[in-house]
Amino acid sequence: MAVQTTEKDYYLNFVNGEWVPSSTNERTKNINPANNDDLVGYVQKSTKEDLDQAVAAAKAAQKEWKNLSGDERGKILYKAADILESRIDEVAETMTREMGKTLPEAKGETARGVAIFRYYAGEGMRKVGDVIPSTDKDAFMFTTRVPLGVVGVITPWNFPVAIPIWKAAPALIYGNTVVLKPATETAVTCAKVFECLAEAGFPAGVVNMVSGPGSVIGQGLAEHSDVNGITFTGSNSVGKQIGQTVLARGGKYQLEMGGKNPVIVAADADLDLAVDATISGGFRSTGQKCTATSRVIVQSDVYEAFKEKLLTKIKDITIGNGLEDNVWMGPSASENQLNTVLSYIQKGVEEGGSLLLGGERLSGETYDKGYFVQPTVFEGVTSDMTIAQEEIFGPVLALMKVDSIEEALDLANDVEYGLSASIFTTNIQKMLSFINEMDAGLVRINAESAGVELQAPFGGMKQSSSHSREQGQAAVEFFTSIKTVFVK
Ligand SMILES: NC(=O)C1=CN([C@@H]2O[C@H](COP(=O)(O)OP(=O)(O)OC[C@H]3O[C@@H](n4cnc5c(N)ncnc54)[C@H](OP(=O)(O)O)[C@@H]3O)[C@@H](O)[C@H]2O)C=CC1
Ligand SMILES: O=C(O)CCC(=O)C(=O)O
Repeated sequence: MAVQTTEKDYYLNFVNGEWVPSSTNERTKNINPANNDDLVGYVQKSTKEDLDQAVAAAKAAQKEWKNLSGDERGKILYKAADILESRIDEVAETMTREMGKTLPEAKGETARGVAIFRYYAGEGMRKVGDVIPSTDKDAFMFTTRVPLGVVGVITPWNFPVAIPIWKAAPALIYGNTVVLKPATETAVTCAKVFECLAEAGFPAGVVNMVSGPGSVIGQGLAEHSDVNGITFTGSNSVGKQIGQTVLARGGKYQLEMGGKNPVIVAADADLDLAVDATISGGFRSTGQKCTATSRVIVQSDVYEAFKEKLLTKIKDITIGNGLEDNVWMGPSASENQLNTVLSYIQKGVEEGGSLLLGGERLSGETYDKGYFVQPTVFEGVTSDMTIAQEEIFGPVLALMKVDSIEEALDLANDVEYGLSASIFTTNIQKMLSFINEMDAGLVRINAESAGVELQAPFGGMKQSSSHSREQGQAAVEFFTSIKTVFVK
């Protein structure tokens, strides 16, 4: 079923199995961050009333949905996967036009969405509990799991296909119904994912999408007494506010927030490998990943050699509209995001960092209609500087020189975040120290800091998350409650 449009490029909410406009019929215009002349579409600027209708539909649909077998629910997820797979090119192109990441990256993300649907479709046929010996010889004791009920899903713009799917698919397979609020900036891309869900044949009310301002629809979900759980990815400030709101009314919440991810380059590292991974981890998606490399901590013995190789390779990066074949890095996703990145760069200079490369907004014919920033590298960065502490979400690397691995680890841990971290070394003792000492939910050896496998737990330590994990089988912990059963 295609989105019902009343005019071209006009995307509606999906509520109770129907495409509907918001009650006020107000909308937001989404444009291409690589080219302001390119209109991607209009999305609904919904109200609390629209949200209430979606939550009521999700609540009404939940009992019947949870009473289907896991196999029956899984079959619908498999169907959603097949439909999305058949539309990869179109969905990916919309993503590139709406948030700027290059087309190959957008295709990769959409294919990942397909794989996530299939993974969780399979979950419908896997075990849900344990048999536990009772102290009563005549009794049978076991655990099973039950869904939370209605789950509110609040997603960011940086992975507009993968994140909505990695939250909604497990919620659905375990028997919850879903009301999803996409990031406004990428709500057209998300509507295309919902077109696939609509066509897959979910019963009315099981999956709902309501777009609109975070402060109205996101906060409204967090406050809603009929929403039993909220899963959120985005900024720390909003995440914490959501957590407090949901906690206050006794709901369950899961927050995935920022990162300030280090890569350590040891003296014995394969430098070419480390350079490639630093560039890929730092600059792919224009640095707009919570797992992006942001601090590069290099042992002094190889500092100059590493720096030279890094700068040489960065100069080869091609920047432009991500739809074009030869472009490796696209724009920042919005004017706001560009301005945030530029203000961090300015702070880096003011606080004494030395700018080795980049630092400017790009201008000229290819760039004037978009939000392009140069790949940027600082050196002489110390841990007390803002650019060493705060998430930038842009293509900015801070080089830091250390004498030992111990010093590197201290520095790597000297931030409030703990999402992802990498080390490049060929020495097993250094690898083991890093695995033991690094405070991060994802530690990677001889691999870039970004990159998440859908079948493995994902989440952070410290301020990066609410300490729960998403993806893989870890998702069952958030989206269900355990019920202990005693039968005699
Ligand atoms: N961990 C990650 O992957 C991400 C981290 N970030 C970080 O956050 C910074 C700011 O990005 P931004 O897009 O503003 O992130 P936000 O945290 O504001 O947005 C994430 C989601 O939350 C919604 N939202 C916004 N305000 C509220 C609210 N008061 N209550 C409930 N939901 C709300 C947004 O809606 P709406 O789109 O309508 O505003 C969006 O759907 C980035 O520079 C980056 O550092 C951002 C995105 C992803
Ligand atoms: O690195 C990835 O693939 C996932 C990153 C992520 O979850 C995010 O940026 O929100």
